[in-house]
Formats: sequence, structure tokens, C-alpha cells
Amino acid sequence: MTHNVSVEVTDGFHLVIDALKHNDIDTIFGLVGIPITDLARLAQAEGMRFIGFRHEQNAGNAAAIAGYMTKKPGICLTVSAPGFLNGLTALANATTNCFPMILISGSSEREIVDLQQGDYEEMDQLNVARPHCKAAFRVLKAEDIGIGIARAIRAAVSGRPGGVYLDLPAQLLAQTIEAGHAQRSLVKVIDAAPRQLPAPESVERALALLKDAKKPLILLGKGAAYAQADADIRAFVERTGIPYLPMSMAKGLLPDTHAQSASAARSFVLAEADVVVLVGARLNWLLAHGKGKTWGKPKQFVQIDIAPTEMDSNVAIAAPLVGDIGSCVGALLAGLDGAGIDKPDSEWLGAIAQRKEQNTAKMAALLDKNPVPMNFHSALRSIRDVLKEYPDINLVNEGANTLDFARSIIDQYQPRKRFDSGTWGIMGIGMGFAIGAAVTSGKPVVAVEGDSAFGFSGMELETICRYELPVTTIVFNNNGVYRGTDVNPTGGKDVAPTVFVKNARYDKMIEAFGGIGYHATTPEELARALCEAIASGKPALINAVIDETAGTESGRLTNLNPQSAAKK
Ligand SMILES: Cc1ncc(Cn2c(C)c(CCOP(=O)(O)OP(=O)(O)O)sc2=O)c(N)n1
Ligand SMILES: Nc1ncnc2c1ncn2[C@@H]1O[C@H](COP(=O)(O)OP(=O)(O)O)[C@@H](O)[C@H]1O
Repeated sequence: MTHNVSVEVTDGFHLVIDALKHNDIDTIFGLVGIPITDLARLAQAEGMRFIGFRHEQNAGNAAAIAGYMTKKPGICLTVSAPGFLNGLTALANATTNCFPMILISGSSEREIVDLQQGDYEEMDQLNVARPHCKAAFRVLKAEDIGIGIARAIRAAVSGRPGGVYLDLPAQLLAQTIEAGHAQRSLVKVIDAAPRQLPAPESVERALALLKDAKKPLILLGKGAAYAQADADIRAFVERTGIPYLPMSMAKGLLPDTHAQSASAARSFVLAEADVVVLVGARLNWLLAHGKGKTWGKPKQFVQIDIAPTEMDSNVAIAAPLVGDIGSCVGALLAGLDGAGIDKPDSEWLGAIAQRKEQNTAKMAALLDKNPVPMNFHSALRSIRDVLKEYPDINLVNEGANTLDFARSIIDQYQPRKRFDSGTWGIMGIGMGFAIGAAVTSGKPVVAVEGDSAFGFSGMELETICRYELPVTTIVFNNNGVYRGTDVNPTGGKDVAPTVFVKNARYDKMIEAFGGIGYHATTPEELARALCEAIASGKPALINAVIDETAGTESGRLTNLNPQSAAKK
């Protein structure tokens, strides 16, 4: 007599969800379609948040900024081939910026891809992804899903954080597996980003360099913000008395109004300093590669970074301090008293104070003007004065002039509150970062967007309205890319390559989705609209009319434009 013993089974869909939840991941950003629509439905049914986007790049950007804010990898879920490719830009940008995220994409079966038999949305995604991310894995058996997710998590957050690709062929999700075996296959990642302590001799070498410094400078990068070692970083700055410069996403580690901030004397301190301590900041193009006229006199660098190969990337590093920023700064603090390091020369500090005073006065003169129509400075003064009252608000910022001027005009008071175009200078992060920050923090977001930059992700206004997120988008509308005044030299009917529809009303876009639209032509109208929008806690967009002649080509990057024929 046969006994039918019912065996409880589960499947790949459930195992992916269980593996993510087993590692305390509760949110997925993505865009549904074959073969992952049911995975999204199931994730929601099992209590995870699934935030559905209108374009996968924006979902990926949301996942990336969630990773930067939490030190847990943000998850982006896409369909195969075109959906995967749309997400790949965000994965590559996350890797370039050291933001931990995992791009999970459905894919075609290996046997079809490897024979190039022309499947629906066929692509060898694993190999396409590899050059653009930290690590890439494919899972073929349901019992390996637990390991696959665990490997992806550890790869994303350990060492230098970055993007990881996880390839899940369609049939894997439908595979069934005995429930007990499935449960046992799950892996809880232990100590995913272990502390990496600096060698004692490297700490001593760094302290010795600081002891001999006459004009020291500390440079804080977004790695320092990401490390969440805020108290020790502040203590290191304040106990040494060394002036500091925050890179854009490191603003707020100490309040921008801090007495030791040298931001208003940036050019002066970069050129004059003799010892520079880099804390989670790379000497890449954003810092003129550590050489040339920006850096003036010869320098000696102390560099704190978790990536050993970052040392000497552009110039020789006299005191490499390899380890996680928390451990490295902690070790420096512990050694400070015994190192006999004096406070910086009053002459050095006095020279900085004088330069700060001069430059602050120059900026104040620019900010005090009230031209009609508004320019970047008068609009940003208005925003600065409102946001001063909201020190914990999240600020997203992109554009050319809009990015450059906002970076120096809008003060930050808390760490990890400013999210911008980062290391690549990429446009299009705006709405994705805004959604990621709002969902992750549960707090209001203000996105200050150039009108061209906004255009890359503007359709996500519908997503913001659909999830009723407290995001206020301010579009700096100057009728074009950089400015709105170029003309077609042929006199033909096509407008110039950089020009948009004149006097567009972006505020009408958000009204189409039930959000609140404002139209502001003066700093007073802009301030009033911004206060009202933040107080409402609802999705809002302010169309800020900016003088179309006010911008400069590529903002402060004008010099990166090759000499074009048109200029000869
Ligand atoms: C993905 C992508 N495409 C194009 C660019 C080139 N680019 C573009 C298109 C910018 C937009 C500048 O226009 P805007 O209206 O956003 O800003 P301003 O009006 O503030 O200058 S800034 C910049 O570097 C880019 N950085 N990234
Ligand atoms: N927890 C960490 N500990 C040490 N270094 C880190 C940590 N997280 C990121 N980093 C490093 O911080 C650096 C960030 O540099 P970068 O992105 O150029 O900053 P910024 O653009 O603000 O100057 C990267 O080299 C990265 O390896």
C-alpha cells in the first residue's frame, strides 16, 4: 500500500524574497515586466515595499542612494535586456561613487543565450554587466539563491562599496524546492563590512607628518560621510584645530557655518596648504588630480581610504592610511595627545580668515542683488534662507550652473543630507535620488534641478505623486541647457542644440498627477512657495523662472569643452 506523504515545497520566487528579508532588506526599487512581475507582487504580499518606477535608471538611482544612506545595499529589480541596460547606468554610477547597490535582473536561459537562439529580450547580461560593477553573479539552481544573495550583499558593502549585478534566469524563479531544504539554504550575512584597522606604523607616519606641518588642511570626501563616523571625524577636526574643506556630498559632516570650514577660501587653502589629509576623498578630476596650478606649492598628502590601490593614483602619497575611515580616524585620535601636535600657526589661520572674509563679502554682494528675472544667485539665496529653518531636510541637486552655485550657496547642517551628480557629474539622478531619499528617510526632500537635468527623470513626478512622497522639486527654468539664448546660425527653423521651449511651465506637469504646482518669478514668490510646499508634506514642483542669459556653458567645467570649430 503506497502512502502519499505530502511534501511542502517552495519556489525561486519565494526564496529570493526570503533571502532578502533574511538579511533585513525591506525595500525594492524597480519596474515590472516579464519575468519579474510576480516577484514584485510577491515581495509586496510578503510585506516588503516595492516602489515601481517609470524608467529603470531612476529605480537604480533610488537604490544607490538608499545604499549610501544606510550602508545596506539598495535593491533594484528589472526585466531582462532593455530593462537591465536601463538599470546598468545607475549600477555603473553607483560603482563609480562607491554606493552599495544590487541590480537584480531577470534573464534568458543560458542554453538559449549561449547558442544565441534569439530569445525574447535575449542578452548575455552577466558579461555586459561585469566591466561596470564591483562583482556579478548568476544563480541557476533554487538552492543557490541564498548564497547568491549573500554574496551580492557582501560584495556590495565590503571594502570599497559599489554596485553588484545578480542575474536570475526566468526558469530559476519557477523552480520548486523542498521547503525545509530551502530554509536551510538561506544565508544571513555576518559582518558584511568588517572594520579594517590601519597598521600602527601608518598611523605614526601620518601623525609625524602632521606634527611638522605649518599649513595643514583636512579634506573630507563622501567616503567620510558614508562611513558614519561623524563624531570621531568632528573630534579629529576640532581637536587638531586644522581647517577643513568638505567635498559636495561631505557637506554637513560639520555644519557649513563651522568656524574651521575653509570652503569660502577653497582656492587659497588648496594652493597654500603644505600637508593635506584626504579623508575618503579621491584626487580625481574634482580635485584637479592633486597637481597643477590648483595645488600651487608642493604638498605632502596623508590619505585615508579603504582601497589600498587608491594610494598614489594621481600623486605620491607620503602617508597612506589604509582602512575603514572610522578605524583610521579613531586611531589618529588615540595617538594625537602622544604625538605632540600643536594647533596650526595663527598666521595660517589668520590668512584663511582674511581670505574667507574677502570672498564672503564678494558673494554677499552677488546674493544681495535682485535682478528681474531672477538669476541663479537670487533664487539660491531665497532657497538657502528657507532651508536654514529645515536643517534635517534632504537636498538633491543637479545641473551645471544650478549644481555649481547651489553647492557653495546652500549650507548643509547634517551629514548625508546632500545628494548630487557626484564623481561622474552625471545628469539624471534627480528624481531617483529624491524618491530613494524620501522612501529611506521618511523625511522631506527638496530637489534643486537645472531644467535640462530635470528632463532626464521628470516622468518620475508621477511616481512621487503615486506614493505621495514629500518631495518638492524646484526647476531652474532658463529655457535650455546651461542657458536659453543660443541661436541656429543658419537661420533655419530648428532651434539651437541647447535651447528648449521658451517659458515652459513645468509646474503644470505635476498637476497632471495630482501634485501641487507653483510658478515663481521672484525670490519672494519662490520662498513662499517652498515654505508652503515643505509644510504641506505633499509632492510639489516650483517652476522658478531664471534669466535665460544668466548661465555659462557647462558651468564651472567650461574649460573641459574641447575648442569647437564653431568658435573659430
Ligand atoms: C547623462 C548626461 N548627459 C549629458 C550630460 C552633459 N551635461 C548636461 C546635459 C547638463 C545640463 C545643464 O543644463 P541644466 O539646465 O540642467 O543646468 P543649468 O541651467 O543650471 O546650467 S550639465 C552636463 O554635464 C551629463 N553630464 N550627463
Ligand atoms: N567606509 C570607508 N572607509 C574608508 N574609505 C572609504 C569608505 N567608504 C568609501 N571610502 C572611500 O572613499 C572614497 C570616496 O572618494 P570620492 O568618491 O572621490 O569622494 P569625493 O567625491 O567626495 O571627494 C573612495 O576612494 C572610497 O574607496
